[in-house]
Amino acid sequence: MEEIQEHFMKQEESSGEDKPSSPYIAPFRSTRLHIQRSNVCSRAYFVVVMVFFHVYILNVIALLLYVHYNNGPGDLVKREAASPQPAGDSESPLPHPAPTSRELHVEDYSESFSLHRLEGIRVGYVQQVSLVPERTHEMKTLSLKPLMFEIPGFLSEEECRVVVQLAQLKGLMESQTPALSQGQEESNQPLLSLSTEEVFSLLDLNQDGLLQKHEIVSHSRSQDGTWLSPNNLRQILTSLEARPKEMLTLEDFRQVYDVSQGPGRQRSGKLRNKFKQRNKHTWLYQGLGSHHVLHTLRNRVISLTRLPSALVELSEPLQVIRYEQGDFSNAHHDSSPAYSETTCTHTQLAGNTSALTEVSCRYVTVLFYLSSVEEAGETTFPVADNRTYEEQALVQDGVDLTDTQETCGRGNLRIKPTAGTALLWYNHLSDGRGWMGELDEYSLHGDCPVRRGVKWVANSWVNVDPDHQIQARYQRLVAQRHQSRSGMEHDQPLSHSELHQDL
Ligand SMILES: O=C(O)CCC(=O)C(=O)O
Ligand SMILES: [Fe+2]
Repeated sequence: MEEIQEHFMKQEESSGEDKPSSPYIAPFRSTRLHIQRSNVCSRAYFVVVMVFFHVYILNVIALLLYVHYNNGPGDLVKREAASPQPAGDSESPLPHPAPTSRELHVEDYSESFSLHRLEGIRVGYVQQVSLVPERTHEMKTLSLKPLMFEIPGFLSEEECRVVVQLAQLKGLMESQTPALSQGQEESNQPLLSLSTEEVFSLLDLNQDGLLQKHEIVSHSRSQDGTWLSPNNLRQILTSLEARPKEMLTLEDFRQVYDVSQGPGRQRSGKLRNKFKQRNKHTWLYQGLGSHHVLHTLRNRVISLTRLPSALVELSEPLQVIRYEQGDFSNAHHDSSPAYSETTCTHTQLAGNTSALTEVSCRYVTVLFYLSSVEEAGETTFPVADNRTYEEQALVQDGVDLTDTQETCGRGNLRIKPTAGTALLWYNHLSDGRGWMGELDEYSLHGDCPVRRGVKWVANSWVNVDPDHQIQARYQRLVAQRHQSRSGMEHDQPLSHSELHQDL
């Protein structure tokens, strides 16, 4: 560059001297100069253009990355076009229930969606919600961890009566899950009366004294009566995978199995109660052709949660539970953490077929109190709004807070059943991108034993798969089946058993 400039300046000087004496040379020199100037200019121009070009390319890449990471795999989940107003605005009641005339919102199934989340603002905050025409309900924030609300008068007296009668008509079945017998020393298997050695031997299919992965998972598929919870199974598999040959000896198995039995079970050294829960329950289908009260309640849940109607419509039926005197259920989570080994029961048609175990995936619980209880029978949230949560904290001075028969009075938050009131809580956190995130450990809850009277409740769960692609695939599958059926039989609804395999 310097050379060019030097040369250019020399040319300029000499052209200045020669100009008067040699008029014929001037045009030639001038042409040379012109060529050199234009070379320099075009290089500079080229550099500038290249810089702009690179900046432009970088901008485009940055923009694409931004769009990708903000929307996730955007073809499946898109934020709702008309985003609902925050429920925290007490001046803006929620919209009226979704249309009741046409059941199964087929068009919704193939649409994208995101999950609305109500705002708690602060404990004790009351907001107005519009669930039925011509009146509003008050919705009070009960806790932020988990995010939970109470809505008095969600059901009328008459509606409570109808749901109880429909459950009686259908018939209730025992839902007791046996734990160890009273007086039996607590050991390492809360739900099995088998020793660790017996479990090991039963799992060791080829009897080579070593457990391989396929042997461990061979008994873990069923949801009820499974010998391990998904969490326990995961702990054992993690330990197995950490070993060089991916096999567990009896001693290895003993170490990991004995500590995998959850809080309060080994550490408390207490005797366990006879049952994890004792009550009776039934399921009531809420779709097309169901009793209008059940149908209306489901639409009210759509209005309250502001979740896509398709999600609510494809969720489990209403579970109605009856607790008689002395009945209870120990503290539990209604939903499950998502692991690579698990698949959601509700989407298993579209889910991971190689998953080892099925779990309930319930984003929201809406619990209806269908009766008031004369004495006790509260719903308890032992760790609600604790500042920190540690599983070990559930065992205090040898007292297990998950054991509601023994420790109901110690729960952080207890709700007295009042007929017509609904509780809504989120079993999962948000993933920050509009979808369901991790299990909220603070949603742990149970039921204190009923001392006097009868307690009737109903659970309306909204099922969501943590993998939104699976959820979307499942909904598409349902839509296709529905469309092909309605092509054959005009507007015949799909029966629930065709959509779900969970009953
Ligand atoms: O009965 C209650 O208070 C709550 C019921 C419950 O937690 C359940 O059924 O999962
Ligand atoms: Fe529950």
